[in-house]
Amino acid sequence: MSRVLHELTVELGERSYPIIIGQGLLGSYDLSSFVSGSQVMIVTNETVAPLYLDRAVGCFPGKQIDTVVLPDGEKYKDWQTLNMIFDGLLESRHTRKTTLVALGGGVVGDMTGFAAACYQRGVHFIQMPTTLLSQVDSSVGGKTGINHPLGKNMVGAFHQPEAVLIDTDSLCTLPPREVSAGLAEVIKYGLIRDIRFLDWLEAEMDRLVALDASAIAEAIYRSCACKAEVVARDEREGGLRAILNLGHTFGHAIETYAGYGNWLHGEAVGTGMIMAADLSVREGMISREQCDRAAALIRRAGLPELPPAGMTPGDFMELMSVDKKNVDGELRLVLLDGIGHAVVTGDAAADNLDATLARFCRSG
Ligand SMILES: NC(=O)c1ccc[n+]([C@@H]2O[C@H](COP(=O)([O-])OP(=O)(O)OC[C@H]3O[C@@H](n4cnc5c(N)ncnc54)[C@H](O)[C@@H]3O)[C@@H](O)[C@H]2O)c1
Ligand SMILES: O=C(O)C(=O)C[C@@H](O)[C@H](O)[C@H](O)COP(=O)(O)O
Ligand SMILES: [Zn+2]
Repeated sequence: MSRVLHELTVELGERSYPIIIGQGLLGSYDLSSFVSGSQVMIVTNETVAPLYLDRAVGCFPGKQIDTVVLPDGEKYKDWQTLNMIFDGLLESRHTRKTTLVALGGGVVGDMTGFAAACYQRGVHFIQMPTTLLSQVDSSVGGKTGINHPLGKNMVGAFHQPEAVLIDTDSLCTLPPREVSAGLAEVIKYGLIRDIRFLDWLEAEMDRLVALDASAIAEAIYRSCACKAEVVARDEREGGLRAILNLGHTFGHAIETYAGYGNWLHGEAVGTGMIMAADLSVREGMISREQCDRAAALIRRAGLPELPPAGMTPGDFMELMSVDKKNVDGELRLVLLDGIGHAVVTGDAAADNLDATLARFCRSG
């Protein structure tokens, strides 16, 4: 049975688009009105294709559909794999009127969106996210791109989708570790902008970890609503949008250090948010009890609390020095000045940052 549970709009003037959340939508929800011409290229990966590709095709009745199946993994979010999308588009003679469809998690979504931003100087694309993380975060907002060995998401473009179709049923095949990773970004919204959502997450965390259908649909809806509102106010991260980066300065350093894919993005963000909360305490912005409250929720979601063994303060400082938020060599961090409120600052005292890094970096 298919049913739409929630519908939201990302308000960006003539580039506004819907986020449609429901059950049984893959295969039954007709997206052909979001396709500009007759051609559709579905980009997915070798894990998701056998699970959901046939159903996704059913969303585009009457269209010419081609597919590109990428290798699976964060380590493939690179130039070489991106080129597979361009090869497929050109081999099947896709024109400027084509629409790309990202069917998969955030890796497929980020790469497909970037390919859409570049192909013939820009074509339309649709997001069909199938992981919790991509349903609550990466499919919304138009950040697209690939990794570089020296830094996460270092090459990319802002390019908004035409629509986001979220079928919560697809989560039933998701491994538990990926559920936890998605919950990191869910908790992020509570910490940065929505104390009532955080209260709710504390009450519902056990149901969320167990993928209870109604709790998960509610979490996805409230997460997308928060992100849509932030993106509508600051599409290109001139200011406010940077709060969506809570935990990411530390987290991206962890992902790069560990080798892309060894730590999941959400795992690194979970640890990074605890580190950011600890630094916020040292900066006198929140109490130690508030920090512990955030850490306890992140722990309950099944996420790691400490960075990889062997990662040193020096490793963090070197990897964080290339963060995209930095200005003129100044490290800028997202910190909490309350539970449910975040700020971006370049003013954190060096000795406080050193103390946080020393606390979290274990030797050996
Ligand atoms: N653009 C943004 O705003 C934004 C936001 C957050 C994260 N990201 C990026 O997203 C990526 C992480 O996304 P992710 O966590 O979805 O990881 P992912 O795309 O690697 O997917 C995780 C794993 O789940 C598999 N999978 C996908 N759907 C499945 C399903 N329904 N059932 C079973 N397996 C399934 C994938 O094949 C993969 O092995 C990172 O590269 C991160 O930088 C981007
Ligand atoms: O959409 C945003 O803005 C975010 O920061 C969301 C993050 O969860 C996401 O990981 C994003 O890709 C990070 O962006 P980056 O600019 O730090 O690469
Ligand atoms: Zn993220």
